[in-house]
Amino acid sequence: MIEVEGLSKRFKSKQALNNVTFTAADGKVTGFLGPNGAGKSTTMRAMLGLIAPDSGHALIDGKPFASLRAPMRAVGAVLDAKSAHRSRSARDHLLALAYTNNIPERRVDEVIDMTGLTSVAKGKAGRFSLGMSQRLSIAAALLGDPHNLVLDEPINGLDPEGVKWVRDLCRYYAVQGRAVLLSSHLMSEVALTADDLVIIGQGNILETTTVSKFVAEHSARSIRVVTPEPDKLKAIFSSAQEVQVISDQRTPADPPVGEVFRITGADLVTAAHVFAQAGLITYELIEEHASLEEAYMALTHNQVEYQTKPVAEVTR
Ligand SMILES: Nc1ncnc2c1ncn2[C@@H]1O[C@H](COP(=O)(O)OP(=O)(O)OP(=O)(O)O)[C@@H](O)[C@H]1O
Repeated sequence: MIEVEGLSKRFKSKQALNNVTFTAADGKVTGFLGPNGAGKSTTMRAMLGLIAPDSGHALIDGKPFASLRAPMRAVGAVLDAKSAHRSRSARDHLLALAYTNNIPERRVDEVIDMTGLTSVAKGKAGRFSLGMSQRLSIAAALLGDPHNLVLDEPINGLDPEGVKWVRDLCRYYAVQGRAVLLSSHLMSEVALTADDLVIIGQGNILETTTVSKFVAEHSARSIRVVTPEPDKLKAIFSSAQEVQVISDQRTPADPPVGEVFRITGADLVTAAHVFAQAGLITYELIEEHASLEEAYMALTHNQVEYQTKPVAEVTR
């Protein structure tokens, strides 16, 4: 279990963390989500004793990292894909880590095998692609068969097979009762892998919840309808106060004729029956869910440190 309590950290004028508190529980994958510069890496570095917080603390299985007797067995971390010595082979890099942490040599070959690095294990780490370096960092994190995993953007640079492998690894570790903390910018990725969710923006915890709760609360349903009889459609719902009918933009996938509307507050089956009774002609009638990514972006929109301009404005 990883407990973070009241962590604050300022870098000169930048308050990177502000009273950050959350727990990554045993048996769960905890997604740590936030936009660029939100404070994810700073929190993880503080957990691993790599930076000293101004206040607060982080505990790994109840102890500060610095007091762990066998740190690699307590926690495996991927913080920086390019951390291996450039002129060392992947295997030598792992062997050096194993020797200094009392880990047997056979475990080195096990993690090389697990991470799919066998064919390049003798290659110099400095010549590795980002994806291979990421696999090597994960291999190093797994060396001590740790009870906790801290993975900072572990899927960066991985191909789809590698991404799936990281997902499976996280689930496998959690099922064994270990704690996995997984940072990402992408809600879609976290939603596929995590149980619990910690959302951070500009150094502040915005929400601690579970993925299933977040999905239930934020994936609002609506109905899209294309009809040549817009007045009839509006009249059908004119006395239903909970139902809203608003014009929507046509997409290339829509039929080329009729007007497009989005209806909220009514479910698909009821709407279909009501339309049939009223004799409303529809060319399209579908139920849609707002994407989780949209809900996450709405939550963090004001917390994004590096605001972008819409592409149309930049290229004008
Ligand atoms: N050593 C440092 N010196 C000065 N500022 C720093 C330092 N490390 C981090 N920061 C600043 O602290 C804030 C949080 O950075 P951090 O790297 O923790 O964010 P992040 O959520 O991991 O971002 P990303 O997703 O881009 O990796 C940012 O504004 C960053 O510029």
